[in-house]
Amino acid sequence: MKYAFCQQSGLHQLDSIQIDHPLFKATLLLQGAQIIEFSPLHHHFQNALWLSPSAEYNKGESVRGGIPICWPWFGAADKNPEAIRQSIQRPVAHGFARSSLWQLKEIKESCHQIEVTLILTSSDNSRQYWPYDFELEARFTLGRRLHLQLTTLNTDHRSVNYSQALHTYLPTNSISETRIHGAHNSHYIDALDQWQLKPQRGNINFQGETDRIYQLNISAQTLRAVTPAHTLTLRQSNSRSVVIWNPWIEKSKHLSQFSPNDYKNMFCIETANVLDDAVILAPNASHKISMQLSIEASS
Ligand SMILES: O=P(O)(O)OC[C@H]1O[C@H](O)[C@H](O)[C@@H](O)[C@@H]1O
Repeated sequence: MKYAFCQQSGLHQLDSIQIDHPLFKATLLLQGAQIIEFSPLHHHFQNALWLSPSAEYNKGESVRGGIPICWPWFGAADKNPEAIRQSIQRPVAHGFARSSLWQLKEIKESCHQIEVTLILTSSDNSRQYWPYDFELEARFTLGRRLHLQLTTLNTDHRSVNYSQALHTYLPTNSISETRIHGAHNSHYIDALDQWQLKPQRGNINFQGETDRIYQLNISAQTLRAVTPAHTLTLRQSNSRSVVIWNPWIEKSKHLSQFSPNDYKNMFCIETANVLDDAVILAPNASHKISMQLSIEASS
C-alpha cells in the first residue's frame, strides 16, 4: 500500500488502515468495515467516536466502539419483520457484516479529505447466514467531518428484505447531562417496555437504561447531541429510524468489552432502517443509507 496519508497496519488479530492526515487521524478495521477512530485537528486530535478502553481486536468478533455496521438485519433476529426473519439462517445479533472481513476497493487522497471504499460480497460464508447474493459498499469520506455511506446492491435474482444500522458509539463526559435534540414530536418504540409506542416531547436525555427505536417524520434528519464538553451533530439520510442506546448500570455488567462504569461516558445514535422502515430491494436495485458526524466544543 503506497499512499501519502494511509498505511496498512494491524491491531492484535485485525488488519487496519491507519490514516494520518493534516486535518485528522483515523483508524478503520477491514473486519466489519468498522471505523474506530476519527480524531479531527480542530478537536485536538481526540476521538469523536467512543471506543471502549477494553476493546478487543479478535477475528470474528465485533469491536465495542466506533461504528459497527449492522446488516442485513438489526438486533435480535426474532425482533425483525417476518419477511426478514424468514430468510435468516444463523441468527447472530446484528447480522454478519460487522464480523466479516471486507476488502479494500479504493482510496482517494487529497489535502482536504480522504475517501476509503470497502466492499463485502456474498460468499460461501455469507450464505451460511443469509441465502442471497449481494454487494455491499461502505464509503468513508473523512476530512473536517466523518461521512459514511452504505450501499446495498441486490445481485440476486430475488427481491430481498433487510434491516440495517450504522451503530454509532459517541463519547460524553457526563451521560446524565447529555441531551439529544431533533426528535421532538416523534414517536419511539421502547424495547425495554414491551415494545410499546410512546411519544417524544422535547429533547432525549438519559436517566436509566435506554433502548429505543425512534420513528422520525422525515428521512433526512439532523440530531444534535449536546454534552458538557462538546456538541456532536449527526445528519442522517435515507433513514427514518434511529436507535438510541445506553446500557446503564445493570446491563453494563454483562456486556463484552465493556467495564461497569463505561456507560457514563458513551451513548449510541444509530442511523437505521428497521421495523416499518426496513428495506425491500428488487433484483439489480440498490439502496444507500448515510450519516455525517461533526464535533465542536460546547459553548
Ligand atoms: O452487544 P451488541 O450485540 O453489540 O448490541 C449492543 C446494543 O445494540 C443496539 O443498540 C440494541 O438496540 C441493543 O439492544 C443492544 O444491546
